[in-house]
Amino acid sequence: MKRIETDLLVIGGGSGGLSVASGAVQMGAKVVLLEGGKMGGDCLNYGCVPSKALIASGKAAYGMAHAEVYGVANASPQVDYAAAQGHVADVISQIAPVDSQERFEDLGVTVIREYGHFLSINEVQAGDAVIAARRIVIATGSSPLVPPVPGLDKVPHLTNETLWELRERPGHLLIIGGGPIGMEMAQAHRRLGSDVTVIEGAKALGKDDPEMAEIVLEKLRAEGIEIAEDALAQEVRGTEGAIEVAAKDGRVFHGTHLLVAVGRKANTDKLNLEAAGVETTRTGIKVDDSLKTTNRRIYAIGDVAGGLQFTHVAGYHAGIVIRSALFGLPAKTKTAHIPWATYTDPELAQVGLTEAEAQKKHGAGFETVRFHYSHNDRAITERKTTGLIKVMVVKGRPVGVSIAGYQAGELINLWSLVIANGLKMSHVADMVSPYPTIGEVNKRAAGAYFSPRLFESDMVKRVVGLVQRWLP
Ligand SMILES: Cc1cc2nc3c(=O)[nH]c(=O)nc-3n(C[C@H](O)[C@H](O)[C@H](O)COP(=O)(O)OP(=O)(O)OC[C@H]3O[C@@H](n4cnc5c(N)ncnc54)[C@H](O)[C@@H]3O)c2cc1C
Ligand SMILES: NC(=O)c1ccc[n+]([C@@H]2O[C@H](COP(=O)([O-])OP(=O)(O)OC[C@H]3O[C@@H](n4cnc5c(N)ncnc54)[C@H](O)[C@@H]3O)[C@@H](O)[C@H]2O)c1
Repeated sequence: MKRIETDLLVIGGGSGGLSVASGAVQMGAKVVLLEGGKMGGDCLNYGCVPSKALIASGKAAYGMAHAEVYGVANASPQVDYAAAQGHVADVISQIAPVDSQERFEDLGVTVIREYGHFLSINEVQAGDAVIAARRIVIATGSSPLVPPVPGLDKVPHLTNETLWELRERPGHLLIIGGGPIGMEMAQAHRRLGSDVTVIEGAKALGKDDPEMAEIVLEKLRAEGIEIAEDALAQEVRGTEGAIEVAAKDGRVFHGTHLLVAVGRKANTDKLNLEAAGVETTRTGIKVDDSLKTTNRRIYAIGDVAGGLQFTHVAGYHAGIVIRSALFGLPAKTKTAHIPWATYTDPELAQVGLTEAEAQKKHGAGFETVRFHYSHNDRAITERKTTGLIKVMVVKGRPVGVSIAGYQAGELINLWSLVIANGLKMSHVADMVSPYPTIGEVNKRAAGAYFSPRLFESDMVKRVVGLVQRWLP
């Protein structure tokens, strides 16, 4: 058995682990990285990247079939599903070098391609190596949750790990779960020519503001996606090509393929956490707000920490851990400025409190301002007028923003900056946006906050009247 002593051991080479490893090694720490699966983790290989690439294929097909409104004849897209999956694979291969073993070794990281498990409070075994580390970061991510629905173990089904291997377009794709994975893949497949039924146990896109989610769901339904809500999958039957999902209320859905997208399970099984004194919760590894586990020299970041499960959150966590583990500086996570976006068309994005959460937290002390995309000139030119931005404001400062519409995921960036830095609505109103941009909706939302204060105020009118009398 080989023994390695190091400053920092990172377990997991996905979004979080790679960010910690590259940051730490470039700041002079001795770093060992373990990766048992593919370098780049879920986001690159099975998550964000392939899903956004397939969405792009769907968008291209949809654009061809709906060009008439721009004065270009509609064309019936000849979809080659295998080629679309080939595009997905090619996109992954273009990004992969950034996350590769070679790149990390060039940076000076010792990369071991094995799964690790704890031997003690500061030792981990990976293959034939035992690594003793001053600090350890667990960044092992999450896996698709396959619920104990009777029949599911016998019926062939896809998850986000296997979907990208499919080369034949599903005739009728059943999707259990109407969260972001389910809805993004539903629209991509519908646009590529599959019939699609989403079977959702509660409400589709249920983690978002219902008014905003409805804007998206209405469009998805209009594109021909069947979205069955309050349909808890209770039994799965059939064989490849003829699958049935029975819901609790008696509805039965028929399709050719089944995708299971009902959430995530933290990857803790292989770690032997008991040996390190690291405790878990129902959703993942137990951490405090500085991401320390119940063993103070061990951190857990990203999906395995059981909070918000996004690549940018894993990256944010990496920054917190570097501050704490490398510089010994106090660093705590905050969530108020963490955005998320679902890349359906139209997109759905959120940062901070939703309207319902603001109501609960601030009662009468908050107000909501709204601006509709239908008043944005660029949205009109692009014929993307279905959309709404809502900003929840407390004493002149935004505490939450919800956007449903074209490029919502891009627009939310600004509001993360605003909330992260405690900026006010007046700062957003001061910004000058180039005309005509979709980004003007942000400024116009701020304008909607000030308009009644300026245009409906007797005081303002009196002051203007007075000044006008005295002005030469
Ligand atoms: C279909 C889908 C679409 C998504 N789309 C988006 C999106 O658009 N935007 C977004 O922000 N997020 C998205 N996500 C979420 C995003 O992929 C995750 O939040 C992110 O990958 C989490 O990063 P991580 O570092 O925590 O884990 P991962 O990236 O999963 O990395 C963990 C790594 O640890 C390795 N590992 C596990 N156990 C061990 C062990 N014992 N020893 C060594 N290695 C181990 C695994 O092999 C894996 O490579 C999506 C997820 C899915 C499933
Ligand atoms: N654009 C993005 O950033 C993006 C995209 C995809 C995934 N993700 C990440 O991946 C995570 C997982 O996504 P997800 O969509 O799998 O999970 P999710 O938890 O967001 O949604 C799962 C849905 O499945 C439903 N469900 C659970 N059991 C069911 C059953 N038996 N029958 C019917 N419905 C059932 C739930 O009610 C829920 O609405 C997300 O929370 C997010 O963090 C992000």
